[in-house]
Amino acid sequence: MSASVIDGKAIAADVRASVAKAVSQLPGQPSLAVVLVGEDPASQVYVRNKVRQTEEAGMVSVHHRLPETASQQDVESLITELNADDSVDGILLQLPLPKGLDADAAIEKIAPDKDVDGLTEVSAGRLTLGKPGLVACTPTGCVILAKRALGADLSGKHVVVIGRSILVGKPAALLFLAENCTVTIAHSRTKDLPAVCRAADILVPAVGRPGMVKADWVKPGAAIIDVGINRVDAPEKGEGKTRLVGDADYADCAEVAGHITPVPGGVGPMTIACLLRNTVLAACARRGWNVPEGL
Ligand SMILES: Nc1nc2c(c(=O)[nH]1)N[C@@H](CN(C=O)c1ccc(C(=O)N[C@@H](CCC(=O)O)C(=O)O)cc1)CN2
Repeated sequence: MSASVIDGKAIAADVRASVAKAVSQLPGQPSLAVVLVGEDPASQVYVRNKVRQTEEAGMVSVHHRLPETASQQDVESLITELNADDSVDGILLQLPLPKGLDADAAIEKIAPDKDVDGLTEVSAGRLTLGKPGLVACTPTGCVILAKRALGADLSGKHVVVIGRSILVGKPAALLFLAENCTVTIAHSRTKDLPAVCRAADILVPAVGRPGMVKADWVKPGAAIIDVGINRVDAPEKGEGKTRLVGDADYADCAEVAGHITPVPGGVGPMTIACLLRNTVLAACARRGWNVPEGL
């Protein structure tokens, strides 16, 4: 293996430490409201981690649970209440929502100044126009990881993002563009995807297809920021056991890449760290506080 491992767990811990330091310098405590609808087991783990890490950073965490049977109106009414609650700085609606609920419509109810997930049309529009605003957490984490691997100046690097989702692919492309990268968004209709990927200095697979990216898709020395978190069967660990893998075939790609994020322990932990950072930024903007240096 030749690639150096980009340690997302350690880098996320650094980001959380800088958030905690910033919080300790603020005149008040930012607060984050997390809304979980239903019983999705993975979402329950993510929300538990969000609540714990928010508190560990010195902020107030408010956790709202709605049952699997909640109606669209139940979800939207709760969001409206949280919008009106001046003590709440950030609102996060955990995704996916149970079947039958319209996530886009619910997200649109979130007040843009509390949209710490960066998913409302106002936040997406600000990002597209290059205006300051709250930016989706996973894409922000991807850029931080790329900078840690390659240095703060990414200008001129060719970034290929595979996937055009609203949560990751599109905002990641815009964020790398804002860093003066040359950006290609590849997707299911892209012709000769391996050749397109081989042009990348930074390859960002974000499609949810375990092990799709192979070594011969990778330019020697490139950085792979793997957004995929896929649970697959792991019979080698015992019957019925599973393990997490990325969208890149890690062992294969690590032979060719210069830098690679592991799964688990790569992009995933950055998502929550960046959420905490957004909560501080939202609190500062709403309450007229200066953003502490180093955030
Ligand atoms: N409202 C949102 N919903 C969802 C988002 C989001 O950004 N906003 N992203 C994902 C889930 N997610 C956070 O919500 C998330 C996913 C993964 C991780 C993480 O740290 N993963 C670990 C592995 C954890 C495990 O063992 O299962 C890793 O990759 O190392 C954190 C947050 C969808 N929903």
